[in-house]
Amino acid sequence: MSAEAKLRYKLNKKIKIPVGNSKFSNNGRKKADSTTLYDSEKGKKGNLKPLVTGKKFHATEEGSRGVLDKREKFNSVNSDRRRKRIYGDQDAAGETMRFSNSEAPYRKALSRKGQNQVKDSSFDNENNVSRSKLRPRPTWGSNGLQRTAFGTKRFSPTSPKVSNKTKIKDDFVNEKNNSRSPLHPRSIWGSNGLENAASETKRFSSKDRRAKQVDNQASALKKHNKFKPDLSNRLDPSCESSPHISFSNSAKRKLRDKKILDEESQVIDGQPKKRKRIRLDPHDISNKRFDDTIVINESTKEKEKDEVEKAEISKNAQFRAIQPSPSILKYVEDNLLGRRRMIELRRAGYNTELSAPLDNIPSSTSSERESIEENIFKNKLTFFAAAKVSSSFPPPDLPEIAFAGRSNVGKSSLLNALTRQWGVVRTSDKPGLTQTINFFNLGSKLSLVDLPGYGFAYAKEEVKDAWVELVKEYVSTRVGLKRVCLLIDTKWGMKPRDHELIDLMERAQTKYQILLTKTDTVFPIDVARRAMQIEESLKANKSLVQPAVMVSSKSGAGIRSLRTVLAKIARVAKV
Ligand SMILES: Nc1nc2c(ncn2[C@@H]2O[C@H](COP(=O)(O)OP(=O)(O)OP(=O)(O)O)[C@@H](O)[C@H]2O)c(=O)[nH]1
Ligand SMILES: [Mg+2]
Repeated sequence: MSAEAKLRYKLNKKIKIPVGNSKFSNNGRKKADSTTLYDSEKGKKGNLKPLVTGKKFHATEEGSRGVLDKREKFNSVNSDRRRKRIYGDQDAAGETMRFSNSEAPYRKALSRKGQNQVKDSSFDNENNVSRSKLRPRPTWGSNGLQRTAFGTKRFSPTSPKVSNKTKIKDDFVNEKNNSRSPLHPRSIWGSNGLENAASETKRFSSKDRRAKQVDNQASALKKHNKFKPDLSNRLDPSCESSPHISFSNSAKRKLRDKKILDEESQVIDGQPKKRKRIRLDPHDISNKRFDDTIVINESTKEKEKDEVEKAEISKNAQFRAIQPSPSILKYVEDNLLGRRRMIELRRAGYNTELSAPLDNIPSSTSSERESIEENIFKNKLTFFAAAKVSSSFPPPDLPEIAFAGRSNVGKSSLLNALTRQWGVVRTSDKPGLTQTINFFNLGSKLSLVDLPGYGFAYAKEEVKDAWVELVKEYVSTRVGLKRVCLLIDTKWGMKPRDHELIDLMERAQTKYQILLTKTDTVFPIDVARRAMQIEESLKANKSLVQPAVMVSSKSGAGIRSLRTVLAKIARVAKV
């Protein structure tokens, strides 16, 4: 074995040619072939013509025949369909020479690209190739969807049968001219740019190619400018330099400028119209639109709303500015009034699991006097009478203490809390439950009266008005009424209806006392503020009994103090 053969053998061993993988096989093949080219042509690279003669190759390269034969099999007539793809610069040339012209069999192993290349090169090199042996060749674009005019023309069923060489050649020339158009760059050589370049070198010399390209471009431009000048301009950037296109653009621009000029001149000539000024008589209301009045009404409403809101804000601000006296603050703290945490109550020794825990204090802890007063409220609370009208009021046998106030303020709940008899007086979170004056006897010495609420309630307006009238009548005329407990929600304070009732009681000289309820819903400081605020606002009232009592039926805060106050009334009171 010669040194060359050895080297070739080694190279072939090192360069593994994977069967079926076109990429790698091509690379390997290129390397192997390049060595043979150098050998046969003694260092002349790139001269393809002598190399494509397969006979010469075989004759000179006897030592390497085995290896080369293997490759020949692989490249040319391998039955394996996976090895279709071949490279044009080597295979096409090699095959045309090896399978001489008319004897060339139908080569399945070649891809369409390869076939095209072979055919094209054969046309270029040898014009006497018999086309009848070659497979009909539809030319496809790189995406496989576009069919060139050439393919369609040749193989359309309507077209005459193409058999003679001259016709084919003409077609081919046409195809070249058409497919070389700059608008439709020809891509039948494959998507790989290298392949393209290689095949181009085979087909034309570079000078010829450029010249042809220029010719084709010019012809294509002429055609397209003739029929579709705008389209060509858009598609091909190279056409921008074309005088035809530039002219059309400039013409367009001129037209546009002319239009603008015309419009301007029209305005100047015709003097732009002045707007007519319509002077309106401010006192004339004949043309006044209804919309204006609506707008005015809306704006006034909005203003009123704003004022109300401002007043509310200022009320809140005023409330926050109240500085409660230290005595009130101390009272609030001592009785654990206001919103408190459960842990705080538990630490103070109250059982938070009971209702009104602050009122559940062992009797022994309270003073003797307080225990006596509280005994009154240990009596059984019994429902005595209900009155919708004043004529239904029961006879005043016992001193009475009435509980008045807005709906849902907690009147009925307070009665239950005072007597610790939950459920005797019906309560509800729905305002307007108590609709009659309900009389309860607490033992044989005192009577407690639950009044219907006023203000917002789920009832008809007439009914609510009737309640108010009944309450007013009761507080102003009832004999034996020793005190009216006017309940005010600590959170919301006094409302106009409360003031109405106060005025009435003032006139009737009925004694009344303010009870702040639901103190557990606000902060302790606010409880003190509310008490201060109300005392200040009512300090001139003669029938008012000071101080305001702060209670919570829920937590039981202030309930014992209230009992003491009310028991005093019962003790001294005589009908
Ligand atoms: N947090 C809290 N809620 C209370 C307190 N007192 C009463 N309530 C609740 O307030 C709601 C109304 O209570 P009621 O006693 O029915 O009020 P009312 O004033 O009798 O209402 P009318 O009968 O409609 O006039 C109920 O859901 C009570 O549970 C209180 O001190 N604290
Ligand atoms: Mg009630």
